[in-house]
Amino acid sequence: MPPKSGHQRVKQLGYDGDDLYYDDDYSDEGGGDGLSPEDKEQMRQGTIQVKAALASSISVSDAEIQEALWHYYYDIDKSVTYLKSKSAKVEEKKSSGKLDILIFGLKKLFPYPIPRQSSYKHVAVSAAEFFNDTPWLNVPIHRRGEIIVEPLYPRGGLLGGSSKPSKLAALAAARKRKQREDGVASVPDNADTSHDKEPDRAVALLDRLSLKDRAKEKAPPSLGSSEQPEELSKKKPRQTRYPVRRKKSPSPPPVQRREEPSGPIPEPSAAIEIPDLRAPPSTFAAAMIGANRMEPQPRPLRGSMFSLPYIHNGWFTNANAFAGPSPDDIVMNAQAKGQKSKKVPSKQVNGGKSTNKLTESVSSLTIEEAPKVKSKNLNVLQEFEKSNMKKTASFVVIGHVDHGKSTLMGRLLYDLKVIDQRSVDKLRKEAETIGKSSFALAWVMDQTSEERSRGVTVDIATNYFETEKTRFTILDAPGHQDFIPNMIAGASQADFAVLVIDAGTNSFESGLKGQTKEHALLVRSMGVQRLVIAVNKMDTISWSKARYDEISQQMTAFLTAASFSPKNLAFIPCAGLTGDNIIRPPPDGTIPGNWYSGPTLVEALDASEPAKRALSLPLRLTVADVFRGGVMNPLSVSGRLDAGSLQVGDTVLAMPANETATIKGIEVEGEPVDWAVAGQITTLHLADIDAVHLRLGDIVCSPAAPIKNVKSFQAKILAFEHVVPMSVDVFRGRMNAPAKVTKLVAVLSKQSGEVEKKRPRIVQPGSVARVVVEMEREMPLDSGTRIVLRADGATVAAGLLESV
Ligand SMILES: Nc1nc2c(ncn2[C@@H]2O[C@H](COP(=O)(O)OP(=O)(O)OP(=O)(O)O)[C@@H](O)[C@H]2O)c(=O)[nH]1
Repeated sequence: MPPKSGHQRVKQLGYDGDDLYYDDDYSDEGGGDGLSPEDKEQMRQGTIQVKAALASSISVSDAEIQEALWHYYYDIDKSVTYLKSKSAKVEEKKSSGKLDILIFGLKKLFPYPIPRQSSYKHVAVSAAEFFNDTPWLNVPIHRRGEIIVEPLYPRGGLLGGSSKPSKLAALAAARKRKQREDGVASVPDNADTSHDKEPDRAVALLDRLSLKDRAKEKAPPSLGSSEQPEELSKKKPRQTRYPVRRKKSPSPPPVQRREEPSGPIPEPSAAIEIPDLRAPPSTFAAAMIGANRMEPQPRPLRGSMFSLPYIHNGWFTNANAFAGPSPDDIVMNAQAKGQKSKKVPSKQVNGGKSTNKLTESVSSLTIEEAPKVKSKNLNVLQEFEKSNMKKTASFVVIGHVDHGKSTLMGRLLYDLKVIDQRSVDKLRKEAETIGKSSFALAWVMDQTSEERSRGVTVDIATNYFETEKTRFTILDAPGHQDFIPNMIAGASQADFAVLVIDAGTNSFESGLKGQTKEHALLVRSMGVQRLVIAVNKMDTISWSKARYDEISQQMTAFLTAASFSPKNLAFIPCAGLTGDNIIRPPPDGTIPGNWYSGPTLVEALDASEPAKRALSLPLRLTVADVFRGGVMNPLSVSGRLDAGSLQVGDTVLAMPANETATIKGIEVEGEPVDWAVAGQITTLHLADIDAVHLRLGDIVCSPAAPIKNVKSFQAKILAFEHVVPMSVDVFRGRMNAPAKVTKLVAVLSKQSGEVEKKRPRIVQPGSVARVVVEMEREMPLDSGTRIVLRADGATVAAGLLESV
């Protein structure tokens, strides 16, 4: 029977399949013994002859004989030689108590006792088990593996090899012959002398020569020598159905391998000069390991061993590359030191005992501070009085979506020649190309592409114009309910409001249910007292007096109910699209029966009394925008100066970040100025502050009288919807923060403000109440600040902070 395949044998050992080394030397092509009748006959006769040759000198099974015959192509002599030497070796091992163990060619590296499970020489070992206690990069020398480069062509052995002896073998044979002739003690020959054929001895000698250190070990003869009968080698390939060998033989020939000395590994002999071909460590490796470790190290102990670089030196395990500061750390530490002790001469930094030149030189580097912005130290209030400045006023334009706010303001600016004909013609053309020609004037205010393509104002648009008496700032607010927060931001900067109402059929009514009502209530809650009501699109109702009267009456009733004083309400009929009654009365014949002879819109605006300026109060500027004001002004903010005054060179405090900044420059209405006072919408160019410390809605204040960051407050509110303890968003200017109404303190009288009911469970819409609000994060708030409470996209209430 031919030998079993490696697979079968491994299975017999009963190891875990994952851990096994599968000897994949065979492929079973055909199964069974697969011998042709001629093979069978040859095998039968060969077996008989080998048995006869061996006689009873050794005990071998038929299977072993047949295996040998198979590998030696039925060569009787070689088979006999092989079987004898095999038997002799097994006997020798038995007597010395050793078992030849083969583990992936890693002989002597396996530290554990290997069970004698069978007489097979291959023992499968788990790689995980083998490396179990092996630390990374610190493999003990006795555990290190080696890669043995096998010759490209098989050595002499069962595989056969060359059909004639190599030159070396022939030389060895000749030398041996000479030694015998000279009577010199020959190298012990393990081969059976009964088959003392010259070529066999030569090959055996060759084996010993190639394994010098095995001389003492009585190596088995190299079986299957390169010597093969010519006729056998010329045999046509067999059509075998035996397992076909692929690479190497598992058995019976022993795999040639390097023997390791069992004791400590000897140092290479000094007499043998072996050139060190290793490249020196790279710069990186040198940096990691340390320059002082760069002296020549002993070369690896075994020249044929491939191992990790530097591992022999123990550098990696001993060197702690990160123990000291990195070059970057050295520089940064030095810079930090240098900053902390800017005024200290560099000599004193190290107490004159500089140990690190790099540290010293870096710490001595100081960056000259840019010259501070010079303040003119003006008395701003005196300057303001002296300036005889035209009165200024800002108004927010509010009203339901599409009621004509932007168009009205565009027309106003156009008629006042703030924008020229050419610009308007250009806008008309552009609007026509996208089929929105009626929006051309609105585009004077709506300048973003989104606003223009959608025909809807999104954010507050600011513009300026002046009349004989007043300089006005327009804050055009979006009418859409989605942009109420932006409207709130605009309203927080306004002295009064212009409420635009579409007089068209049903438009007024739908607006009264929508943002006409909400906007009016919001601005009132935010402190706006005066309203100019522009009853717009009068052209669409042919200037109907009845309709105008109807709208005026309803609105007066509603607004007075919302705490507006009738004397602060002015109704102006107009048509923004045609420009009638904006800056001049409509042409004759426009108004049927000339029933209106009152002021134009601009006259009504001019008649408004500006709110008192809080000049003497501490500085407060609500940031409505943060932007890059140009090459020289990398950080600028704009917003209404609610209180106080400021000038170039002042130091201000940004809250809630609590960071100071220097005012480099001031602009009012696009013009650079030296100072600004309360009531003006101002741009500040700032220095000495990082942009991360400034956000929309922040407060710029005086470091001497800073605003407080607060987390909870009590407020007097007007309820737009039912108010209960609930989650809300608190809006103040551009700022908003999530919060909770935690306590309903009382319901108050609308007229007197006295407590009507303590601790109500609910506040009805339209009622005035006192509530406690707690925020998730701190916001800079003063008593008297106007706030709005919104929830789920709707305004719940608006009011005034009573205490913080
Ligand atoms: N007939 C007529 N149409 C007008 C008048 N004023 C505005 N419109 C039209 O009404 C539409 C909306 O005008 P906008 O000025 O965009 O309205 P708005 O209130 O600013 O809209 P939002 O800002 O988005 O709330 C445009 O088609 C205008 O041409 C007017 O006096 N007469």
